[in-house]
Amino acid sequence: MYKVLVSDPISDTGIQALTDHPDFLVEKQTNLTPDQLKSIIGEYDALIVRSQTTVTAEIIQAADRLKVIARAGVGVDNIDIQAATRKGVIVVNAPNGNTIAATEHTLAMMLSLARQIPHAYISMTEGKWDRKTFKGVELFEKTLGVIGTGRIGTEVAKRAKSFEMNILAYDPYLTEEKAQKLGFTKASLDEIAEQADFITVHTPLTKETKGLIDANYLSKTKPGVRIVNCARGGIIDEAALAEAVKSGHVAGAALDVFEHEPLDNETFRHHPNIIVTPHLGASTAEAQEKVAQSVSEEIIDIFTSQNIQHAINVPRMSAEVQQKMKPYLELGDQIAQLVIQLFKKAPDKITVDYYGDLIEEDTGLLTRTLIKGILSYHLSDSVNIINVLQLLKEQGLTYTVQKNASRHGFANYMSLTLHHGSETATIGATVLNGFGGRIVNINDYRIDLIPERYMLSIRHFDVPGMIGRVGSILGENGVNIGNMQVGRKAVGGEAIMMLTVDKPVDNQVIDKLLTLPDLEHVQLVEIKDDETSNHTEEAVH
Ligand SMILES: NC(=O)c1ccc[n+]([C@@H]2O[C@H](COP(=O)([O-])OP(=O)(O)OC[C@H]3O[C@@H](n4cnc5c(N)ncnc54)[C@H](O)[C@@H]3O)[C@@H](O)[C@H]2O)c1
Ligand SMILES: O=C(O)CC[C@@H](O)C(=O)O
Repeated sequence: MYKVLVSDPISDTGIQALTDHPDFLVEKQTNLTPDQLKSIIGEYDALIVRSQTTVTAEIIQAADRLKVIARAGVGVDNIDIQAATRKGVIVVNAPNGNTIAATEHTLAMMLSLARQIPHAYISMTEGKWDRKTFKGVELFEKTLGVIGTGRIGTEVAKRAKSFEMNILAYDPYLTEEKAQKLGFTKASLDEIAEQADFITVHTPLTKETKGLIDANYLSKTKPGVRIVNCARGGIIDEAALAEAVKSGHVAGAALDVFEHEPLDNETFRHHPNIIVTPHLGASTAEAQEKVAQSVSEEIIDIFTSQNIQHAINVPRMSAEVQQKMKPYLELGDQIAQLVIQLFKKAPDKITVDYYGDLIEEDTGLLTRTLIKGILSYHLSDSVNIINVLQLLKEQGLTYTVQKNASRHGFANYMSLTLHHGSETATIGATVLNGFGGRIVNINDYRIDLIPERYMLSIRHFDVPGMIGRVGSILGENGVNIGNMQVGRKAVGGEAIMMLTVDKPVDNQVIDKLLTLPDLEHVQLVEIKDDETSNHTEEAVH
């Protein structure tokens, strides 16, 4: 039974799939203090939050069972992602569920700002009939600067076009083609400052976007500009904005999000040209149901089928691509375990090469799987696909990935090389359509081996009778050989023999093999699945 803690208010209907699931026990405990959360988090396998709960490194450190932190919404700035990654905890969000809610809230804020609806309403509640104070402006034919054209920014701009606004859009990932297709003009931040009558921000809060609109930027904006922030507090410098509104340079601001929530800025609460809402962008019945449903389904998938859709700290892969990549992931794990055991040294560098069809695929998860197979040999269970790159860095290892246009003789081919100074070990492998994974190259010896749990790696000279003699010793000692492959570079020269065997081979049997003339080295290799750790026994002549 997996225990799930919900620490912020969330839609009951949305999480029904999780509450009804026999493998999950869902407990709701909202308004916990950080200390209270820290003291109970160790009991849970998953945590669901919205934006109120701050998931600090300290809380994550205490979360010994935790596998998933799920954010029922988009922004994950209330979660210490680095700490989660280090601890091997997957962070997922629900990126699509509240796009429309936040989009419509942004437009509502923009229209409210243009026509001063909140202030007009307040004056009516005070018994007034004031038709002079609240003369507004139109959106028609005005220029809207959209900073950040992801999901919400794009939807806002599309709707603003129906008001016949001109759209200037800035986003580092906005292409000319997308801008043209949507009828936006791609612009720089400075062009937006110079030309926009309204500016709306839709970026995440990151090191780059913190203070993106500061005193300097505001000084470049068009006098009378109106500014909307329904993304994240901190993207606009609040003190600079308050000054610019007070001076009249900025005609008005509409804010749903703040540097400190709940809002503690009195200027914003009471200024006649500023309207504020208490982080309501995602607060529609529909959005709350959708985000809760999305994280519930994601948690069920992660625990029951290892299928991850919206992870922040794991490479994203659709279910379809995951299915396609499954044989490569399995083979990748096997060759990584094999190469680290054959290499016997701690590598200082890892090289991964992909060839043929694999260069078209998203290989992020495959690369992590390969590196995980290598690191887990020394670091065991603490390594997983989430923290593997972080641990690699902490170990001082580097890795390079190359995608090569050639096919290397196969429809697809991956090669994994470990380096220690000038010494290397390389395994090459391919997935044969309909026949599964094959190891086809070990240190430039060509072979054709289906990896199995127990394998004997033998180095010998290419002399007549070697295969028979090895087979006899193993047979006499009750070791059944599944497959035997010999690889040589030149007749009579050094050769390798790879055998799959049905059970571990005793040291006495290995010693007997080592008595054979022209046989240099024997090593038992064990390829384990994820639940078990690695182990090797070897003997050298
Ligand atoms: N008010 C609310 O309740 C509410 C609801 C939902 C989302 N949000 C917030 O809205 C924001 C946008 O959400 P989304 O779903 O559209 O996210 P998204 O990831 O789809 O889009 C964000 C966009 O910002 C762009 N970006 C990143 N850095 C940038 C920079 N320096 N300059 C310009 N653009 C940059 C990215 O390229 C991306 O296209 C997020 O901060 C999210 O947390 C708020
Ligand atoms: O949970 C909420 O209500 C806010 C969500 C919103 O800020 C988000 O980033 O998705």
